[in-house]
Amino acid sequence: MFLRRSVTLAMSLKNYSSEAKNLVAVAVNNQTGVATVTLQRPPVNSLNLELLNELSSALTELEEKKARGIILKSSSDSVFSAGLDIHEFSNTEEGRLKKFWTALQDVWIKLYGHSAPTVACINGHAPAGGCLLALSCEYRVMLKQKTIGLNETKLGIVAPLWFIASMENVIGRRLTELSLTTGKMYTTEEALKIGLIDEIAEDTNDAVSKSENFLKLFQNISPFARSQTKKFIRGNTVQSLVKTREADLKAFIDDITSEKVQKGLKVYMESLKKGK
Ligand SMILES: CCCCCCCCCCC/C=C/C(=O)SCCNC(=O)CCNC(=O)[C@H](O)C(C)(C)COP(=O)(O)OP(=O)(O)OC[C@H]1O[C@@H](n2cnc3c(N)ncnc32)[C@H](O)[C@@H]1OP(=O)(O)O
Repeated sequence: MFLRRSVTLAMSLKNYSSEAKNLVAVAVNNQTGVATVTLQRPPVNSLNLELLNELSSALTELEEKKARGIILKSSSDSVFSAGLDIHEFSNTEEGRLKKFWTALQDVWIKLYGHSAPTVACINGHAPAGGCLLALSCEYRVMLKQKTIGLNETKLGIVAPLWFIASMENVIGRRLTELSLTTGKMYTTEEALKIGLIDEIAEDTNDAVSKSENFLKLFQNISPFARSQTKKFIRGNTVQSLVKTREADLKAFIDDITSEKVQKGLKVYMESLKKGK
């Protein structure tokens, strides 16, 4: 029985970041063991180093505590996540850039391969890194009238292979190629049509309830059998990054610090501001 009453475990009170802020809240329903992980970095939940570190620690803790399900959502119902914080790219101090990319790799490895069933409750726009988080989950419920996609080429950057694999494993190679090369952002309705998301929700409450319903499918399934099956299906994709982490980090640093990419990102950020 899924009860609405949820308890906030000690972990949600923990401050994982060095920025004295809680950028990720974790609430675990003590009846069902389902954890709701809420991204809360206004205005757009852009993923900076501190948020990624908090998310990474939360995922580890939920692995250790054997959560029965994870619902990943945003505290805002306008933006799920605007993707990677572009300010992290303009701070080209190599130490922080390395920590930032390593934290993103960690989050993806932990989320993509998590033992618990995972649902992205996409209660807002989800470009680029926001779409990556959603693709890393096993099921996607999205609010109507939002957008989602891997739009990296529009910023003049190249999505790494593991971003591409995450999408390819959901919608197939042909559509992934078209989507990424054009930097296509899909509306909720278009995303449903191509299988990029699984369900449309009217509002955040509806999205959470649909996410919970998906997790109910596993109530009578052995957690061991379920998670081993997931591991068999996802293991190769995860391992392909685990084995190449250093090279992937180097490619990121080389690419992002190049003069051409830096110029392009500056123009993109200005266009975002002008779009207001
Ligand atoms: C050879 C191979 C090697 C591989 C090498 C690797 C290369 C690197 C790969 C990197 C992969 C990158 C992944 C990413 O995630 S990049 C980020 C992409 N994100 C976007 O393009 C989203 C941009 N934002 C938006 O479209 C809108 O903001 C959004 C629809 C999300 C919300 O719109 P809304 O109108 O609600 O809000 P505003 O646009 O007014 O934004 C509010 C403020 O937030 C700032 N903002 C927005 N997005 C970001 C962001 N991603 N990072 C930082 N800041 C962001 C925006 O500028 C506004 O700020 P101000 O209020 O100060 O103006």
